[in-house]
This record gives sequence, C-alpha cells and structure tokens, in this order.
Amino acid sequence: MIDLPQKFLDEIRLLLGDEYDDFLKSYDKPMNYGLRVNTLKISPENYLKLSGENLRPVPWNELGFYYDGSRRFTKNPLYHAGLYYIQEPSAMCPAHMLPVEEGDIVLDMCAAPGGKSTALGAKLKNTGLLVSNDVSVSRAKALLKNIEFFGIKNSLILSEDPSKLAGVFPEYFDKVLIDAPCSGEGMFRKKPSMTAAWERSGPDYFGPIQRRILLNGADLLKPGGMMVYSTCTFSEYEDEGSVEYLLKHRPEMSVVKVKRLWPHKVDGEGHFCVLLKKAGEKPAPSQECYCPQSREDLTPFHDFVRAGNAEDLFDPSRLVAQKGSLYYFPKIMPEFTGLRVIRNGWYLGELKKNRFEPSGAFARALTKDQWSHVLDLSLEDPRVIKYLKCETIEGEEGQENGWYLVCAAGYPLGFGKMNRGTLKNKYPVGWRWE
Ligand SMILES: C[S@@+](CC[C@H](N)C(=O)[O-])C[C@H]1O[C@@H](n2cnc3c(N)ncnc32)[C@H](O)[C@@H]1O
Repeated sequence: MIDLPQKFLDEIRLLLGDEYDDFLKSYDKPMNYGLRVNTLKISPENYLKLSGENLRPVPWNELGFYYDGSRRFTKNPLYHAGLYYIQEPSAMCPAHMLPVEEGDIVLDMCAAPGGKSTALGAKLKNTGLLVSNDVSVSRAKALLKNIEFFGIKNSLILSEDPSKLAGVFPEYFDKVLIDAPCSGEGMFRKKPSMTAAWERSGPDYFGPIQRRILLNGADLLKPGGMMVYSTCTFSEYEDEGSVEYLLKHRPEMSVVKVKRLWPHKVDGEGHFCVLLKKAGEKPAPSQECYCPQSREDLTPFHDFVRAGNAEDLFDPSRLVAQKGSLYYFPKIMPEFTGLRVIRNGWYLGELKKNRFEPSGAFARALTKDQWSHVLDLSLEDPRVIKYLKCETIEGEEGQENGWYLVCAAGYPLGFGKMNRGTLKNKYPVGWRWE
C-alpha cells in the first residue's frame, strides 16, 4: 500500500463520501498500460492485424488499447516506425475531447513530452498548423523527438512562457489544449514518489499557475474557438476551482462538457478534462505563411529528391534553409521572430558542401511509395534491429547504389546509403535502439 498523505486522504473522503473505500481499494488494482495507434500511419484495425496482437480497447478513445505491462512494447520495430505512442489510458482523454478539424490552427500549451501533441497532430493529418509549446527547454526536446517519430510535418515547437505567447498570438488559434502542470494526485498509484512532491508543492502551489495559464489560453483563442483544460489531479481547487476562476475573469468562455476519470470506476488513473468554448463568430481562416528566405544553395537537396523521384512533394517557396539546416514550412505559419524556437516545420536535413544529408524526420514523414529506392524488410528480418541499432547492413541482391528508404513491414524507419550492396546507416544516433 502506498503511503498517502493524510491531508490528501481527508480531502478525498470529503469529495467522495460513500465511494471513499472503493477509491482506496483501487490502489490494490494492477496498473494499466496503454498504447495509442498513430493514424498518420495506420488504422487501429490494420495495426492489430499487422502486429498479431489481441488487445482490449480503451473505452473512451477508439485509437487506444490496453497491453500487458510485463511486455515491453517499446522494444518493437513497429514502435520504432512510429505506429503507436505509449500512453496511460486516462491520458488519452484530453486530446480526444478537443474537436480538432483538418486545417485548424492548434496550440498545445504544455506539450512535453508529446502524448497529447502527437494525438492532435494525427487529427490534423498534416494540414493546418500544430504549435506545441513547453516552458521547459529540456522537456521540449523530448517533445521534438516524439513529434518527429510520429511523422508530423506541420509543427512549430516552441519553449515559451504562456504569457509571452498570448502577447505575440492574440486570438490566433482555433483550438487550444492546456494539459496543465498539477499536483499529480491521479498519478500516486503509477508513481508513488509523487506523494513527496505533493507534500512540497501541492494544490496551493499549482492552482495559481493553472489560473494564469488558463487566462492566457483564452486570450490566444479565436472567437468561436474551443479549449480543453486537463489535469491528472483530483483537487477541486485545481480542477473546478481553476475553471471557475477562468469563467469569472473571461466571461466569453463557457463550459461545454466535463469528464472526470476515477481509478475506482475505470481502468485508468485519475484525470480531469473540461471542454470550453469562446463566444463569438469565427473569423475567416488565416492564410499567413511566414517563410524567411535565405541565399543558401539548395541544389544538393534538389539533386537528392530528384534521385528519389520525390521532387513533386515540395513547393520550393516553402523550403527554408537556416545555417545549413533545411526545413519545409507548413502552408500556414505565423511570424515567430523573438520566440524560443525548438523546431520550425519539417526538418529535412543538412546542406553540406555539394551534398545533402537527409534527417531521420525526413524519412519518418514519408510513405514507402514516396521514395523510389526502398529496402523493405520483414518484421522478422534481423536487419531491422541491426538498422535500428545504427549498424551497417547488407542490401538485397542487385540493388543499385544510392539513397534508400529503409522500411519495416512497409513503414519507413530511416535512410541509408547503398554502396556495392552494403547500406551505410543514417539512422539518427539519438533514436538508436538500446
Ligand atoms: C502534465 S505535463 C504535460 C504532458 C503532456 N501534455 C503530454 O501529454 O505528454 C505539464 C507540462 O507543463 C509544463 N509547464 C510547467 N509550467 C508551465 C508553464 N508555466 N507554462 C507552460 N508549461 C508549463 C511542464 O514542463 C510539463 O511538461
């Protein structure tokens, strides 16, 4: 049994009344493990077929499944191909609740490490714009990896304080998600060490932070826009209390629906989500495309994509070179000068002297049929793991020299350069299978 703080227990008893004993018993239940399928790459049905897994669905998200925690689903080529994200089942609720539509401009305000951003990106289907922000630079870097792993091309990753964003992008977003920092009461079962953190910084510490972020979120939202506020805590001060504060100070906001997940009622940890709407008529969609042009020579990139028969994928006016790194900007992009940028657009690779080195993110956002030279390995082929471990592998008989898109079961993992039957590995070292 976890040693729960008495003050926490007293508050829960007050909140739950008759259900208090059931709530306490939930701490003896086994933990739930979940994965969420990446629909940018595969449908849930096809994932189950391809993996051969018989997984129980998560009731509140059709893309989510429970799995047996004694098995490591991260040690799987399909995970490395970005086909799913490992996510606690209750945490699948907030992004699912936000009604994102194709073409929307979406902000994920507290995004790292990317559980909700990857879900929002999948909903956008690489249309519109996904701005994923986290105030912590180190956490924003983990977020970047997950965005790239998923094959999301239309993102702007920032690391800023929400008040700064509100100053730069007033009423710019169609949808905003605030998965706020909180006292984490709903995670005590998953991470018992969080009880000590709660004693140091509990609801009284997080409440004012949440209230400030919520006001900024409302100011960032277009009239007619929608916002989800979520926490993984039970505290009424942090949940309903923060929402009440928002409604009082931003009367144009109203509650559409509320969902509370209790661990004694569902197979998942504690979570609170509320969907809010801002009054007013939605303005015409933004057409702004900020693409700072540079004088760098892009010939090596054009040669590279021509050799792969992939030139048509790119509108040259959206190719942006920044000190030798090449990005493809989304169709919609606001001017972001002065903000701390972790990533702008789809990172394609490095322009070296007379040659181009493709990135892992480039490969991940392609489909197998978008590149002419493919080394497609079956899931059982030992070369898959060798490739993911950044080792040199052999190609297939008769494969000519050049850049190959290495795939597992048809899903891109990364690039490699074939030379006389041997493939030089270009898988990013930071993504290496350990
Ligand atoms: C609950 S976590 C977010 C989890 C994330 N949404 C996911 O699904 O992977 C809360 C995040 O808020 C960030 N954070 C803390 N204070 C913040 C602030 N004042 N503004 C923006 N983000 C903040 C933390 O760095 C942390 O990554």
